[in-house]
Amino acid sequence: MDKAQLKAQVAAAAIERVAALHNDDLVLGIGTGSTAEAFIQLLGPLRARIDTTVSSSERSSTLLREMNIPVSDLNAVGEVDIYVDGADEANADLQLIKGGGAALTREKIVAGASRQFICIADESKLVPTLGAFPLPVEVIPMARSYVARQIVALGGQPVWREDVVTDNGNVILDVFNLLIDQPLTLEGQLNDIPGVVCNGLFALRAADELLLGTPDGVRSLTR
Ligand SMILES: O=C[C@H](O)[C@H](O)[C@H](O)COP(=O)(O)O
Repeated sequence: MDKAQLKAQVAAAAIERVAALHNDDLVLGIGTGSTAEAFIQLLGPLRARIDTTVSSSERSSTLLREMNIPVSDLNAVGEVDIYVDGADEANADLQLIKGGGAALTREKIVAGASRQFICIADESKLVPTLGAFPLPVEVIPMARSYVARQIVALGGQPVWREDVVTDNGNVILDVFNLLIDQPLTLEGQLNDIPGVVCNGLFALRAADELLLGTPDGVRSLTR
């Protein structure tokens, strides 16, 4: 099975989770990236049960609108019933690294506003310790060099993702060579640096369920 098939498989499993919810006025949180897009592609049959969606990127919003699925501002809805999104890395505690597609800030906001967060990924994303994938940090542009120096002091090697401006008008530093054995602590330390808008560690708001696509079928990990 190739990665696209594994992603389609977990996307279908996430659709089953959404279909099993009892309400018919669903408010869905929609993630960003290739796995989230596999999920969006399968939403058509559920359209009648969806009151609205809240999306974590302009790209996902466009895809949803193309399918005639409504997209709302988070401020216009209450709590989100369920959030479905991919990840760049996950550990067995369902803590994640996200932001490879630069959508981390809106993703963390929607995840925080959601009753349930289901993370979907192919099995290669599950790692014993987070940090092989460079950790994305969204930064206010004027603070880029200052924040980079503070990250070096924490032991990381930040690299400016020069070709990217986030949906919020900010820049991304990808931090290499961090062995993240204390995700909660590091998430807080990075947030405490003035100029950091958000970092891609999802430890405070980890996933509630991780669905992993494997050649033997979908594996589910829960907290
Ligand atoms: O900013 C992007 C997101 O965090 C994505 O969910 C993450 O990069 C995973 O993307 P993909 O499903 O394409 O591997």
